[in-house]
Amino acid sequence: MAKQRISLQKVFKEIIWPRRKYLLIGLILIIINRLSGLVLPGASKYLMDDVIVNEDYEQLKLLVAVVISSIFMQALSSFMLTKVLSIEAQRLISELRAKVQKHIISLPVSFFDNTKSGELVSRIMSDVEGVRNLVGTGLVQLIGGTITAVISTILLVKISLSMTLFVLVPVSIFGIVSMKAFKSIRPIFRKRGQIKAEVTGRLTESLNGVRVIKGFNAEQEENRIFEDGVQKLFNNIKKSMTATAIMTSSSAFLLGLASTGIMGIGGYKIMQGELTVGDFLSFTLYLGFMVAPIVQMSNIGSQLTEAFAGLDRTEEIMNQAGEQDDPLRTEIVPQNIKGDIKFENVSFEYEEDKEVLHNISFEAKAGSITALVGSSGSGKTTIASLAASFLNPSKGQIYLDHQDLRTVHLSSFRQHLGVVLQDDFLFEGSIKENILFSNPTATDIELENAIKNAYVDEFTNRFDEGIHTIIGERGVKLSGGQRQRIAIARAIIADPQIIILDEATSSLDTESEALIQESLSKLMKGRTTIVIAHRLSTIQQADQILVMDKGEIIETGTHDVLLEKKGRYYKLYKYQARI
Ligand SMILES: Nc1ncnc2c1ncn2[C@@H]1O[C@H](COP(=O)(O)OP(=O)(O)OP(=O)(O)O)[C@@H](O)[C@H]1O
Repeated sequence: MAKQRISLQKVFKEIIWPRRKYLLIGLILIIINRLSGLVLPGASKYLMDDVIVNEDYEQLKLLVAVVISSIFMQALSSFMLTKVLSIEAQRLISELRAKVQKHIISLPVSFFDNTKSGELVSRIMSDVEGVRNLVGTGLVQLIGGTITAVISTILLVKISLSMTLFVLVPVSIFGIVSMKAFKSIRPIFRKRGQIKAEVTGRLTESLNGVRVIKGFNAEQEENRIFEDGVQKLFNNIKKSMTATAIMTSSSAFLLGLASTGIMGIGGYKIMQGELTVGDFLSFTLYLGFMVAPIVQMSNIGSQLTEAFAGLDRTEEIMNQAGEQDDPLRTEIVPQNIKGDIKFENVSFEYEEDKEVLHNISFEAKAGSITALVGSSGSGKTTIASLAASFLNPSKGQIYLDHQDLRTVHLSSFRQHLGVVLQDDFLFEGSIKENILFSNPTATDIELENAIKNAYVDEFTNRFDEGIHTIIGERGVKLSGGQRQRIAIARAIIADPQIIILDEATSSLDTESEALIQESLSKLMKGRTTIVIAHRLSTIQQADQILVMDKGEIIETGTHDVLLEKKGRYYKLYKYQARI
């Protein structure tokens, strides 16, 4: 994936500007917050130099009242600040998550073949979290802090120019150092996202493949890989923590030096009669207001850096072209189609210069069954994926009713498509939900029809909860044959004109086998079917059989014709119990 850095302009336009209202409210709140914070130091000077000296009890009461109200304002504004901005930040995180998920699911199938699903989960869930620092209190605090720092500097200058200049030197050095440091931390944060994604990816895979891991006694190896991953993550966090720690402590050191200097100069000036005790007290308090935001910057700065690093990674993925993004894909496939599929001189390569399909031509007539048979790796799955538009031909064309598939609007084409794959995915939920997944608006009659035709009721009738039985991790476990029948029911209820079918190879007992055959026949009836066939019954029903070898069609015909020919198919049929 190309490294993509998100620009400040883009962040401003897409993230900050649309939320200007909230940020403005936040800014006003923070100014109120900081200004009310400045009341106390001002009041201290007044207390020392005027109230105490003049023994003015009335003024003392007033002073206390003013300070209490300012403290109350400070507390209130800080509460509202968090409420307004933090909630807005969380809203933005949800929006971004939804946006990234939507984009990721629009990417071509090849992208998913090459990326771990756990990594994508991390991209959707974690990478966008950093933006809370942009819209949340981080940015506003930075701006608010800067404003307070400027006001405090003016007040400091008013008290003593020479003392202010003395403080400004170490503060500026610190400012420059921290700017440089943030630049160096950003790549560390970027890398962190990447490591996290890798580790989560591998972890998800290993948890899913726990049978294979245990079966091969490979727990130790898996533990080692995970430990290495978390160690890498730890090293990365350590690196950024060291950088922030250096910054925080150097700031404390420089500012400590400045305060000591102020003590010396201030003490001298008081003794010389050039400065009152009250002025000195306010100076030190205002000084805190000037330097606090600058010290805070090391914290806020790393938060903002984290936000940018996350957005960089999100940007990377958002810039990948979705499968529908191709400008050629404009032709809307009508609601009513015949369903003729024609491959014309189609070649395909997954990797450059490694062609796996060579010059494939055949026609799957509307409503007919085309069975693909052949040895492993001969290209059957690739043909099925091309027909579903999961892949695009490297050469040649595929037509649906004379319309080049390369130019069709994908969702308008896929509304006519149904797929039943070997390891068909069922998600956690009821059997009914799993069937309705392909057509949520199906009527009860359609549902009943699908359930009957796929012989799902044959086993759901035995469950107390019938089709409402929950399956998956929290529910009942189903046998391979039962799962297949749910997948078939799902395809029947979608009522597509074109079916892509990858028959499961796992053998079932004769009874289940018979039920699956029956339900498959019902599914294929009247629909254009391209089937990677393993069952003799399916092959015998096929209108044409394409015998594949090394990416080419070497024989075509019906079961009887091919047997008579006594070629490759005959051999496959004769020497293999299953094809
Ligand atoms: N994602 C991929 N990237 C690179 N090469 C691939 C990919 N998928 C398949 N191939 C290669 O393409 C060729 C055809 O594979 P395909 O999966 O279409 O064969 P198949 O006939 O369906 O095999 P099987 O019966 O074992 O499933 C094989 O050489 C395979 O190694």
